[in-house]
Amino acid sequence: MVEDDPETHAGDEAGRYAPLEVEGLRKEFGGITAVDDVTFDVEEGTLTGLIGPNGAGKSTTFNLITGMLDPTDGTVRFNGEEITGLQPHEIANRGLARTFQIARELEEMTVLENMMLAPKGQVGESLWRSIMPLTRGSVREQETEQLKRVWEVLDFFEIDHLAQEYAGNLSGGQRKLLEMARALLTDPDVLLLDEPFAGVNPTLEKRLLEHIHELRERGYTFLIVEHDMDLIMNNCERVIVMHQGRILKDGTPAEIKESEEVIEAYLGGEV
Ligand SMILES: Nc1ncnc2c1ncn2[C@@H]1O[C@H](COP(=O)(O)OP(=O)(O)OP(=O)(O)O)[C@@H](O)[C@H]1O
Repeated sequence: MVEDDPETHAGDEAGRYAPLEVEGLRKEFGGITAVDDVTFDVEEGTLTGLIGPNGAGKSTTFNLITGMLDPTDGTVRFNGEEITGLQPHEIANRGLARTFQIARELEEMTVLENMMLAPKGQVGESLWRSIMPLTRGSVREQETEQLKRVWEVLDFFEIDHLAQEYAGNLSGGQRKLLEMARALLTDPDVLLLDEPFAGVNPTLEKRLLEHIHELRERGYTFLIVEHDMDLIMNNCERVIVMHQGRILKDGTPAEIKESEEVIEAYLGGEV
């Protein structure tokens, strides 16, 4: 966890630490402005939802934050330092991780192999360590630590019994658990979840939500792109609505629901 440092970041009015700060972000693809002057921050220990209709710019924003795309303009700061233009692995190593869909090639590998291939976090002081302290021996092999950690994370997400199963045989929900488990291996402070509930049955959806809330209570911070509006409204304390590349509204679920502009311009009066 990072201590609040007033010199390296701007918090909200209440002074809550915001590890992720996005300012004036803009991305043009040829003649299309996919993301247009987007500014927001994500406060520590919160669940923040990023929603918007198809083509609103959510995925592009995620890709700009995580270094998959370079912005045309604007900055991304993480833990007080500018990370704009860094490579995705450099950003992940700093503690800002995102989930990735299991690639086709990885479907032919087992869950355990998928986990072992995930980017390795630094074993040391971390949020995960505070949840699952390891017994520290006199000789510490990094790979042994990594394997232990893999099993801890699999156990936490209750998919350890699937370790030898091919990823391609997993259900939609089990895949999402594996995606999140892989992201957690990098030992992040902040997790960006890309449609974590898509294709997930109600039972696993409940379990996923429980895991997310439990991690949040432990101090992890989440930014979630999700199409299911009710899930975001019922679980996030803060919701950012994008529309046509811009931020239409940023507020609590109650504020979003009451927003005329959101209802008219985006939700078609169905909230
Ligand atoms: N690589 C690209 N080249 C050209 N245009 C792109 C590219 N990526 C995204 N766009 C365009 O940018 C706009 C925003 O797309 P983006 O995928 O970020 O929206 P989204 O909110 O994630 O949509 P969805 O919910 O459908 O995934 C769209 O008009 C899209 O067609």
